[in-house]
Amino acid sequence: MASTLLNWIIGLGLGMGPLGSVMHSPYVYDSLRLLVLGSIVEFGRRFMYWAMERFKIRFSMTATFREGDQAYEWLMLLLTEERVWEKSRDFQVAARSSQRKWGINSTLAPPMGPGFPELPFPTGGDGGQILGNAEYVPQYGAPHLFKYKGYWFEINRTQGETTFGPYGRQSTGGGMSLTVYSLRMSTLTELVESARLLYTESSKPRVTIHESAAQYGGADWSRVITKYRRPLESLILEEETKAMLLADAQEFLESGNWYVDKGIPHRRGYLLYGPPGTGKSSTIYTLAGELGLEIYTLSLSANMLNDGSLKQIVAGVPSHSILLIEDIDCAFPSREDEEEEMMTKNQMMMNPYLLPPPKSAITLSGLLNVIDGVGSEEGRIFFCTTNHVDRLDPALLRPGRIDVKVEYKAASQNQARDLFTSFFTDTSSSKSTSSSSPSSPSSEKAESSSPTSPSSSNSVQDHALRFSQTIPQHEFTVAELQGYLLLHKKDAQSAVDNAEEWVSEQNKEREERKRVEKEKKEERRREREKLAASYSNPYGAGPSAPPPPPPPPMPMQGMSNGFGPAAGDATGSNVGSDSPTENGDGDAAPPLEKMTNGTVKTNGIHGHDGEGSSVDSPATTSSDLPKSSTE
Ligand SMILES: Nc1ncnc2c1ncn2[C@@H]1O[C@H](COP(=O)(O)OP(=O)(O)OP(=O)(O)O)[C@@H](O)[C@H]1O
Repeated sequence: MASTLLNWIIGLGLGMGPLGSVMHSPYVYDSLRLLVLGSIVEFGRRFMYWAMERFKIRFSMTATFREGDQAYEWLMLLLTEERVWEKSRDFQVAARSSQRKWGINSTLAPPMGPGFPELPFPTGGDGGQILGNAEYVPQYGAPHLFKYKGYWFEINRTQGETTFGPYGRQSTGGGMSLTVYSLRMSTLTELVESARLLYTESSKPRVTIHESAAQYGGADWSRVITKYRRPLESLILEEETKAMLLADAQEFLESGNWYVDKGIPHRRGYLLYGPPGTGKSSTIYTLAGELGLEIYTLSLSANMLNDGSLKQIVAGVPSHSILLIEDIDCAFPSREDEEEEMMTKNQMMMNPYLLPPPKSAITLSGLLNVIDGVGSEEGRIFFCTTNHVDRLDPALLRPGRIDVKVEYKAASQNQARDLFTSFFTDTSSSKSTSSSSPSSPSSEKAESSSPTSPSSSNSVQDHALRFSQTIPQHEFTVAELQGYLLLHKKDAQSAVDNAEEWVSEQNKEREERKRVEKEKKEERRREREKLAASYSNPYGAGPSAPPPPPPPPMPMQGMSNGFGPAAGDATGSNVGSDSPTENGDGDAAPPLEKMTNGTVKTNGIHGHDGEGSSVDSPATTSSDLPKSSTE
C-alpha cells in the first residue's frame, strides 16, 4: 500500500515538466524514491516528537531543584537512597571528605575509617561492590528514569549560569529538573515531603554547614560540609552559659506566634567574642546539633562580596536555620588597617603602576540592612563571632540586631580541670546512650558514663586537679591546652608531670613572639614615617629628604594583571601581602572600604572573673547577669 502510494507520488512528479523523459531513468527514479521515503520518515519522527512533547505537557509535571537550596539536598539524598544513579556510566571520582558530594555511595550515616562502624557497601549496577574510601559522583549527563511509589519520574541535570549584573559577575550553581508522569500534583509533593523527612532523619547524627560560594563569585550556598554532632558536655564552658544559650534559642524557636502577634521580627542575634581558640565556633556547632538546625556560614572577607551579593546570599538562607558570620570585625578596619591603607595610597601616588590591594566592598549600612533583613525569614537565628569586639560599631551591637552577647576568655583553672577530665575519661561505650541535658555538670556526666572503675575515675579527677593547678588562670586558651593534652593523650600521668615545663616553654615563646611583633610594628611605623616625609617633600629638598622614588617599572610578562608588578616584585609583594591582611595582631583582616571605624563602648558587656565565658543578654533579667567586668 505504502509502496503504491510512493510510486504514485513519484509517477505524478515524473509525468510532468520538460525533464519527464530524463526522469524515467531507473537511477533517478530510485533516488527520488529514497528522497521521498526519507522525507516521510523525518516528518514522522518530528510529528512523534511534537506529539510526545504535547503529551508530556498534558500528562506530566516538571519541577526544578536548584543547587544550594535545601530542597535540592533532600532530593539528592532520596535519589541516592533509591539508587537512581547506579546505572550511570560517567563518574567523577574524588577521595571521601567532609564535603558532601552526592556520589552513588554517599550516605548521611557515619563515615568510614578506624573507630567508625562498618557500613553496608552499595553494589554497582553490575552487582560489583563499591569500596567506601572514594566518592563516585555521577556526571548526570544523561536523563535517568526511575519508578517511585508506582509513578515514573525522569531526572535531568540543568546547567548553572553566570550573569553579569550591577554587582559584577555572579554565578549560580546548576540543579536538577524532575519530571513526573502523573496528573496528580500530590505525586510530586509526596515525593518532596518523603525526601525532606528522609533528610531530616538521616542528618540527625550530623551538623550540616553550608558555605557561601561568595569567594568564587557565586551567590548561593552550594558547598556543603557535614560534621559530627558535638555532645554538649564536650563543650568546656560554664554550665550556666551553655544552659542559657540553649534555653534562649529553644525558647525563641518555640515562640514564633508570639513574635507575630506582637509585630516583632522573629529574629534573634547572638555575638560571641573573645580570643581565638576559646570555643566560639564550637559553641555554635554544638547548639546547631542540639537544636537540629543547619548552619549557613559566611565570611565577610571574601573578595567578591559587596552589598548586593551579600543581600542576595543571605536571602537564600531558609527559615529555621542559623546564619553565622564569623569574624564580623573584618567589616570594621582597625587603626593599623587604616594606616596601612593610607601608606598604600601614598605608595600608589608615587608609583602609579602599583595595584591597589584587593578589597571587599561591603558598607556598614549594607551589613546592617542585611542583618535587619535576617528577620524577614521566620525563625532565623543569627550568630556572629569576633576576636576584636572593640572594633564593632555600636549600631551593630544594639538590641534587635544583637540580643545576646557572650564573652569568651582564656581557660580558667576549672576549665582546665574539666578538659583534662573529659580527655582522659573513656566515654566511648556510652556514646550512643549519652543524653545532652544542658543543666547537668559535665564532670558528673563524665563520671556516670565512664566504664572505668571508681578508683581509676578518682585518679583521673586527682590528676585533673593537679593539672589545673599548674595552669595559670586565664592565660591559655582551651585550644592550646587541648593541643598540649593531645601530645600526652595516652598517658594522663605524663600530661600532669610535664605541664609545668610546658607552661614555662609557652611563656618563653610568647615573650619571643611579642618581641618580634613589636619589632615589626616599629619597622612599619618607620616605613610610614619615611613615606609620609617623601610624600610631603617629593623633590627631595632639605637634608633629611628621602631618596627620590625609583622610576615606575614597565609592565612585564608575569605581572598579575598586565599592569601591576610581577609576583615576587619587592614593591608589589609589599602591597599585596603585607599591608591589607596583617593587622596589629597578625590576624588576617583586609580593610573594607566605606566602613565607619566606630569604637564600641563595651559597658554593656559583662564578664565573669572566675570562668571562661560570660553573658550579656537583654533577654535575661538584671539579676541573672554576671557583674560588669570591663569598660
Ligand atoms: N570551650 C571549649 N570547649 C571545648 N573545646 C574547645 C573550647 N575552646 C576551644 N576548643 C577546641 O579548640 C579548637 C578551636 O576552637 P574554636 O574554633 O571553637 O575556637 P574559636 O574561639 O571559634 O576560635 P576562632 O576565633 O579562631 O574561630 C576546637 O578544636 C575545639 O575543640
